Amino acid sequence: MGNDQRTELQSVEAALEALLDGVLPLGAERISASEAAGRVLAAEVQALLDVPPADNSAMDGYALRAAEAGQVLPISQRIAAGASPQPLAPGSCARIFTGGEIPPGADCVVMQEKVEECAEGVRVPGGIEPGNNIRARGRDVRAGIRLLPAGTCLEAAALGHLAGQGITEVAVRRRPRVALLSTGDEIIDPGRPLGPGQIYNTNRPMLKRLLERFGAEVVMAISVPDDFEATCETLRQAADQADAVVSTGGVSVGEEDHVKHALERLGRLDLWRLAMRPGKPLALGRLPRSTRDGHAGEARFVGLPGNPVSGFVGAWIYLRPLMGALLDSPRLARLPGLRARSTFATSTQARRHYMRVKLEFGAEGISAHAFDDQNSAVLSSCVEADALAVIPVHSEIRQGDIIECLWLVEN
Ligand SMILES: Nc1nc2c(c(=O)[nH]1)N[C@H]1C(S)=C(S)[C@@H](COP(=O)(O)OP(=O)(O)OC[C@H]3O[C@@H](n4cnc5c(N)ncnc54)[C@H](O)[C@@H]3O)O[C@H]1N2
Ligand code: MOO
Repeated sequence: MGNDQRTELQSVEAALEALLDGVLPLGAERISASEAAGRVLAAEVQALLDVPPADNSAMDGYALRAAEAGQVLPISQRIAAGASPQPLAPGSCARIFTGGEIPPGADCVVMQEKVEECAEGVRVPGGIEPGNNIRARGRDVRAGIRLLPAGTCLEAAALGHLAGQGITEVAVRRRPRVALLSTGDEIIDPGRPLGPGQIYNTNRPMLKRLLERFGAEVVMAISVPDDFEATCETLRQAADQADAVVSTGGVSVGEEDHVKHALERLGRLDLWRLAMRPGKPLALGRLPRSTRDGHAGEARFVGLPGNPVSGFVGAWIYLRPLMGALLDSPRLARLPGLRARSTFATSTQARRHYMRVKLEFGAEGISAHAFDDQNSAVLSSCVEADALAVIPVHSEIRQGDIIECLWLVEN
């Protein structure tokens, strides 16, 4: 273990490259569009229909020929949304409601507030342009175009777009199956009273929620005793069920830290000890799987340190892109970056610091406020964080400097 401790720290980029190297997208499955919220499209969806399907009115008012504006026009028909209009009789207008189909012959709609009702019909002001208040057929979507690209996360607007085409079934990527292991004999689940030296498992619900928001399904969430053989056995079981095995704790240098050694015995340790804070002892590797389901016969392994903030940051930096690769979703693969003015001063040494910050969007631009206590055991710094400020190695940041931040958006 002495040699391990002298191992040079690896960069986050090298770690991400090793983690994502050779990861293949998971297979596709067809599911009902009504169940597809949060899922990722496995193939592009082509538009089948024009949306809207016909020219229609954007206002409650009167449809007419623009050239016939500036006079009193009798009302020759009434068109509610959903009705089929008749061709517009010359020298007349049609009463029309928002969403109503424009009658053949009409080329504009005048909103009702602009006309004056009279015994003969309505007095329409002059100066009306053709096209006014008409939503043209296909303005939103034209049949045959790519409606949504593969890799789209099906969130609210995309689900609406699918429904707008009458689509009831979609091909989505199978959800990545993740096994979540908690190490540490001192860690117990809420629901039991705390004994001496014990603490509650904060990492499990936190990581489960993050993984789910990154598109995964947590298929196993168990605690592993601080014992080498038991750790090996649990890792074996986990790898057989999952595309990714995520553990917390047990990756540092103490005698009770078995995860890294178990990984070395069963599979392959790609990287350990990273130039990042928090998360230095993070371990990345692969575990062989005894069962195959059409996917590569190995599960990726991410051993997060036990400190809750190290788990939180590690999830955003490693688990989100890993889920992105398994789901073939470019949007998940990379967190959006932004530049903000730092309201704090700090300095770094050999590790890049991912500081939890709160962003303030003001008239003068974006400010990043760091939480006071940035220790990796202080989870309160994450609760209201909406970005990670990325402070490069060996740097000195002064208040007012522009810093790079990663915006913590879930998908
Ligand atoms: N001699 C050294 N000691 C440590 C080093 C080092 O380089 N040399 N690195 C430190 C750093 S940095 C970190 S981070 C931690 C990581 O240690 P482990 O991953 O082995 O994690 P544990 O020791 O198991 O736990 C650390 C800490 O977190 C608490 N914990 C663990 N699991 C949970 C959980 N599910 N919910 C809540 N809290 C949890 C645990 O009780 C410990 O307090 O190592 C440093 N040590
Ligand atoms: O890497 Mo540890 O997470 O700095 O505390």
